[in-house]
Amino acid sequence: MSIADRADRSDRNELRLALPKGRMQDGVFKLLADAGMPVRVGPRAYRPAFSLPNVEAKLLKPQSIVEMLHNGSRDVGFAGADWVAELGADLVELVDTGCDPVRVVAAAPPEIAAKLESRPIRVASEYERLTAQWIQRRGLDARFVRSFGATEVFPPEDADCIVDNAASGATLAVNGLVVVDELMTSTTRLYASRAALDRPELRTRIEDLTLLVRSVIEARSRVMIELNVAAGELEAVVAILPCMREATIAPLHGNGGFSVRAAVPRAELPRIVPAVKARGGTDVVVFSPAQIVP
Ligand SMILES: Nc1ncnc2c1ncn2[C@@H]1O[C@H](COP(=O)(O)OP(=O)(O)OP(=O)(O)O)[C@@H](O)[C@H]1O
Ligand SMILES: O=P(O)(O)OC[C@H]1O[C@H](OP(=O)(O)OP(=O)(O)O)[C@H](O)[C@@H]1O
Repeated sequence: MSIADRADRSDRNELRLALPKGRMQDGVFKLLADAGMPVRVGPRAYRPAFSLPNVEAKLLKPQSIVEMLHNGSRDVGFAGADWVAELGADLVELVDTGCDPVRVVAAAPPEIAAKLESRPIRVASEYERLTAQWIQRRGLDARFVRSFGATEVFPPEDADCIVDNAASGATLAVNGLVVVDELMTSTTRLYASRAALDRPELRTRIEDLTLLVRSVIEARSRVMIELNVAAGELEAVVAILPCMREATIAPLHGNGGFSVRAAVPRAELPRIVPAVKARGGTDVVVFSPAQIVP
């Protein structure tokens, strides 16, 4: 197909998927592979092979993905919530993957942080809109200084204060900055363009993709626990299992006991396993599911 033919066509039925190039890439590729949709990409090649038919995938910087979804030239894609807010994009959020969590913060050297309101300041950031909103909310007398990375090194000579993202907070600390305000939190999310959702043939495929991605996120938050228990202790053990619906119970061959199986929240395992033992459960096996579709 020629480049001209690839331009936007209202009759197309291929799904245009945008995959993030850069720090989000590994997490998103792992998520898709776990959902049974491996992505294959060659070195320096930005059009990866995607395992679903009739999907045209491109590898793009997340900021470009947000703009393309907003304009409708891409149908569905992964990006950070921070850039959706920064670009004021009108997108539909489909799944919060919880991957790559960051805080967008205002930060300054401690001596400046204590008196931000008391003088005109310069605020350096890559996030122009979020910074302008913060300046207005705080009623600061401030001038915006555009940065293109390495923002933490601007103060005190080239800016008084910064707005940037922080994950571990190490870069802020090493550069002697303290957090003044938290503007928002952000994670990697799956978004759709409104135009694509208005087209029934694309909408169904976007819903299917969403279901598969969600199933992996759900599966990561749970584990399967399987155990054996005598008839007399069965109710006491089942009562402490926080299942999706009800535990599956099957009689053991010959001895009157039962096998119990349930998908429980992973975070509750440290409470559940000792409690199961204390109530007479034995032969406890815990394993991870690959996908869960409620
Ligand atoms: N530790 C982190 N530092 C910076 N951005 C992060 C971090 N963790 C997650 N992100 C998110 O990654 C997205 C930006 O991805 P990108 O690959 O462009 O990162 P980058 O470090 O800014 O890349 P580059 O410096 O190569 O332009 C943003 O949505 C941001 O919130
Ligand atoms: O809180 P931390 O764990 O230290 O991570 C946050 C830092 O990492 C990123 O910088 P990056 O390395 O991408 O360089 P950049 O500033 O040039 O984008 C981001 O812009 C912050 O500076």
